Parts: sequence; C-alpha cells; structure tokens
Amino acid sequence: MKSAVVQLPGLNRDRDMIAALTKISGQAPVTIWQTETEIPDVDLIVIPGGFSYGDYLRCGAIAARMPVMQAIIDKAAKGVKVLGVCNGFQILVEAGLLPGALMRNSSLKFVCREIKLEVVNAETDFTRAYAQGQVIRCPVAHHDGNYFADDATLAAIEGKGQVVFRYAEGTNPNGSINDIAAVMNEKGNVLGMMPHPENLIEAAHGGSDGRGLFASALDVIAA
Ligand SMILES: NC(=O)CC[C@H](N)C(=O)O
Repeated sequence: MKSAVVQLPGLNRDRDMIAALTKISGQAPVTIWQTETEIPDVDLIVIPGGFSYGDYLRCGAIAARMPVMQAIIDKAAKGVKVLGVCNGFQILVEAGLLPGALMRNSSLKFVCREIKLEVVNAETDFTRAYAQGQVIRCPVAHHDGNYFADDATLAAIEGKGQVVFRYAEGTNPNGSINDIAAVMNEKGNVLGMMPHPENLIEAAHGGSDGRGLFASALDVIAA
C-alpha cells in the first residue's frame, strides 16, 4: 500500500511517522508540502504531530486553511484513508473532516507520558489488527488534547462506533469527554487520534503496541 506524509512548518513528528510507515510497509511514503494542491495516488495520507504554524490562533487552525488541505478533503471524499495524529487530529477537526473540538488540557499543562488505550472499535480499517476491548500502551505529548463534543454529536459518534480508542485504566491525560482518545468519520476512512502510535513500534521504543494501527491501515501483517 502506498502512503503519503504531509509536511507543514512547525510539525516535528513527520520523520518519526515516515520511519514508522517505511518500516511497517517496506516502502517509504511520499511527502507532501503545504502548498501542493495535487496529491499522488496513495491509499493512506497521514498528517503527523507537532506545532504547525506555532499553534497560533488555535492548534491546527492555520494548517486547516492551507492549499494542501482542500486536496486532502477531496481525497477523503473519494474514500482514501486519512490518519491525523495529535496535531494532525487537531487539523482534521479544524478542517471539518472530523466532529468535535480539541480544547486546552484540563490541567492547563503540557502532558508527555505513557497512557493506556482501549480499542473500542476493532472493526475499522485502522484497528483490525487489534482485538475488540484490547488495552494497549501508547505515548502522548500535547497541551490541547481535551476532546469535546456537544450532546447530540457525542450521542451520534458513540452510537455509530466512531469512538475508536478511549483512554483506559484511569489514564485520561487531558480531561477528554467520555475518555475519548480517537474519533473517525461516519464513513470510516478518516481517523484522528491524540496519542502517538508511531513512537511505540519496535523494541528500541520499549514496545510495539502502536504497530497494529499501521499494520491495519497499510494492510500488512502486524508482526
Ligand atoms: N505532539 C503534538 O502533535 C502536539 C499537538 C499540539 N501542538 C498540542 O500541543 O496540543
């Protein structure tokens, strides 16, 4: 499967993401710059984490208005898989590809630690390598990860299986409503998540619990 990684000024997890995709799929992703309006033929587009445009206005707000974003919206509409991690999740929400909002952490502090995630929906293109209800380890590093949605939106996403991961075992690091750590769109081809699975894919990282996400999205064997 072919993949692409979006690069924007201020993102800092792009190289980790490129390394993860290369190791797990066996081929390097293409990279896409902010001004590009055409995206090559790929099966998966990833917006990695970081601090695009210095997190000015709101995290992800400026990135969501860059030319490359319309190209991503068009690809998503055609069914191409789109994954946003951390700042990438914030960008997808700001671009209207995912419901809800990401607010300042309830502690008002940047959190950088390992948390636990429950796989709430293992029947998605991003999680099928995991078991339903499986609890995995994953690192987080953010200051605006406090997911919020109004009552109607929350009922809709919970009811339609769009909540894909929840913080588990009391490890919610940011005050997210319903312990929500990852949300997908109704069609199931766009996923946003605050934790960083690309930083837990091999022994050198101290574990490989994040590998299943990429194996699922890239359609390869997780091991
Ligand atoms: N690691 C990240 O992607 C951080 C996202 C965002 N800049 C925040 O701190 O909330």
